[in-house]
Amino acid sequence: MKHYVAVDIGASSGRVLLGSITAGKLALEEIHRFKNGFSHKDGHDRWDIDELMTQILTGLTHVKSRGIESCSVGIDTWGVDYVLLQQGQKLSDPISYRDKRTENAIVNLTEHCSKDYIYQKTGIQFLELNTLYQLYVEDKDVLAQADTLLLIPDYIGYCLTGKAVSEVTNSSTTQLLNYSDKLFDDDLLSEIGVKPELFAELVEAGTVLGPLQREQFPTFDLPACEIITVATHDTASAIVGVPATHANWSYISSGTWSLLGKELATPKVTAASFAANYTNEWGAYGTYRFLKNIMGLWIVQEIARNEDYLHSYAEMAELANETAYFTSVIDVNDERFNNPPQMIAAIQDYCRETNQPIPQTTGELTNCVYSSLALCYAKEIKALDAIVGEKTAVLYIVGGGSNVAVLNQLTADLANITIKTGPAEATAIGNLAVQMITAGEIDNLAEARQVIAQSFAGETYEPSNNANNEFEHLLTKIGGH
Ligand SMILES: Nc1ncnc2c1ncn2[C@@H]1O[C@H](COP(=O)(O)OP(=O)(O)OP(=O)(O)O)[C@@H](O)[C@H]1O
Ligand SMILES: C[C@H](O)[C@H](O)[C@@H](O)C(=O)CO
Ligand SMILES: [Mg+2]
Repeated sequence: MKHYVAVDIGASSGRVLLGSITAGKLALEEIHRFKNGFSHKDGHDRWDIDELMTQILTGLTHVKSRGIESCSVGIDTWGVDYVLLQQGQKLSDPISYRDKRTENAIVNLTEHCSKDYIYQKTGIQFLELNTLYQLYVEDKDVLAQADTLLLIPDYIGYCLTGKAVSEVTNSSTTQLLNYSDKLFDDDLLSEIGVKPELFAELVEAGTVLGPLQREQFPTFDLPACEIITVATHDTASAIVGVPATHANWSYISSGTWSLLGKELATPKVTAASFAANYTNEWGAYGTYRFLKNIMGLWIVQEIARNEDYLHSYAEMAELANETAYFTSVIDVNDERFNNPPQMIAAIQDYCRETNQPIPQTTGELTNCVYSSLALCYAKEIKALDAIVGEKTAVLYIVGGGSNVAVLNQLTADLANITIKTGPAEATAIGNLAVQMITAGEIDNLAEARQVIAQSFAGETYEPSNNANNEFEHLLTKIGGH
């Protein structure tokens, strides 16, 4: 039996999962899980990339301790963030996309490089966290020292194999890829003063990167690993992992972020998509991820952090049920929720400013976030269908957020749509699926989704009889948009 290992590192947590396929069924075992997060260091919010490497290698030693001498390995992580290297060594720990350094970066860059110009080249949504704006404000001395720029999963792959590449799905999150030329856009790089030669060659998801150089890690008892460059943007892997077997389907990859969108065969770069700030991130196998970033469960994560993790997420969901939903709602995409010093205070200030009841308890706060996410999802599904010109028949929700039953039901009610949920670990499963396609154990993406659908049971949510028809009224509470 061939063994496959998915390393999936999200903004809030990382996991190492062992997978195999037998008689068309995918077996999955969690081998290692660890927390992720950024901390303030040397003037910026930074990720501890060395700690992440240690956790990955620890997970691989656990694989070896199960008697597995050889396996395939794929790495996926969050997007946009990067490591700058000089002669193969990182110059510093990577700065988080939530760092304040990109505040006003879009306004400043687009004074001499219009949004329309950028969107027509890239088809990518305007978020200040995108690599384009991070590099625009990057320390020029540091940039001058660097000879290589690698996005996080490509950097990890480089540390493991010595091979540097730029995998396309994650590279597209930079807002530096030209979707017509299929290359990093030299005009945009010139606008921000960045050398094109910093970037490694672009490769498609499913490319064999090379063998793990075990001799580089003598203190770890590691299996022989073949590293595969999977769909290294975690969201791209999550979409591979959606068990879609219906026509006219859309998805929400629900975790730290909620990524709501559709899989398209060609990019949709139109006046409507531009006005609605929808993106065309590249997907696996020549697909496009036409989606929009929604702030997501980051807000719940920050409530938990503000309360010193007094409750588990499951307990927070239970407590939320003790309050009537839609008592108070926020515009989850209001930039004040991007990285406030205190999320609870930010939520309460918003409700005060909009003359709504002010949530105080853990349950009331969590309830407000779930109510607000459901409202945003319902609004964006309508916008997505209008832009694409096709009504979504089934909405698949995957990721950790798919565990929140009440959020699934509220969304089904408000959007008046059938929802199918799971797998919660769709990202890791999509990571494994690409490895299995590369190995020839699965033929293609469509077959992968069939295997996933028959391997992992999910739930179905239909709009309830008392479907909440307050949609329009609720929108007015957040300024009607
Ligand atoms: N049983 C549960 N009950 C309630 N909420 C849950 C449950 N399980 C997961 N969650 C929610 O899912 C979120 C984590 O989702 P997920 O594990 O997909 O995120 P991640 O992979 O760590 O981060 P990223 O979105 O950056 O990939 C948590 O923040 C929490 O709000
Ligand atoms: C902020 C970025 O868009 C980020 O990559 C997001 O897409 C993500 O990684 C979701 O897990
Ligand atoms: Mg994730």
